[in-house]
Amino acid sequence: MKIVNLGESNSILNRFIAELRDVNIQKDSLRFRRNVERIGEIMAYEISKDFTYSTKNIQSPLGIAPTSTPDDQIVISTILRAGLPFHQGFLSYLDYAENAFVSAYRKYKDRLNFDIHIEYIASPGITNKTLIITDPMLATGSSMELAYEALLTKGHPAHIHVASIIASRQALEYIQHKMPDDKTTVWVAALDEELDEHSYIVPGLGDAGDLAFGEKE
Ligand SMILES: O=P(O)(O)OC[C@H]1O[C@H](OP(=O)(O)OP(=O)(O)O)[C@H](O)[C@@H]1O
Ligand SMILES: O=c1cc[nH]c(=O)[nH]1
Ligand SMILES: [Mg+2]
Repeated sequence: MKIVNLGESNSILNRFIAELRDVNIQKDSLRFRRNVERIGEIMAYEISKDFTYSTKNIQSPLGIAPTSTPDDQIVISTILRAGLPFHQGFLSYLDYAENAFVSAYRKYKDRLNFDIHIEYIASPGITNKTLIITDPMLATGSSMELAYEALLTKGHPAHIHVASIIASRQALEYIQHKMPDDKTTVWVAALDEELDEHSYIVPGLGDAGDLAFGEKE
């Protein structure tokens, strides 16, 4: 499994991540969602460099321009609900992609222990397509694992890109054993070392779904 950490090199991406984390800025939910979306746009652009390209002759009003464009059949699949603005960012660049949505939430058994519940999936067939699974947070990696298993009921993709804004090292190690090694690339914008006792990423940013859409009961 290949892992690409886009935050390792200096770019404006790191400012957007800083704003997502910053307690004085992240409470502005409109800005929070837009920053998640902007990171989705940047990641879509970076991932597009891995697609398969062929040259097409494009007819302009004045002549023919040979242009190398992607041939992949792309499915952008997103884990609800924090993934929604991230999805929108991907879709604004990969506007010809098909789309899939999977729900995942933590159902608490007590204060610290929870199971992940998947209750909803809407997806096209994914066989031989390029599957991009987007979720801004990879904490334990369990939501990603179960969402991927749910998507496999829709076929077998040619390649899988896992796109996340902040991942814990534990989650990367976990999904390494759950996703096919030879056809998975994981893209992150930041890699954090720790999880707290509630399985939140430290330093992380807090609860991405709540920051984007408000607290839930
Ligand atoms: O790697 P994990 O330990 O599974 O945690 C990561 C999950 O947590 C967040 O969603 P959450 O469950 O908070 O749902 P929400 O998007 O509705 O807030 C996030 O968007 C991931 O789906
Ligand atoms: O750190 C975390 C872990 C799970 N979900 C989040 O939104 N943040
Ligand atoms: Mg949440």
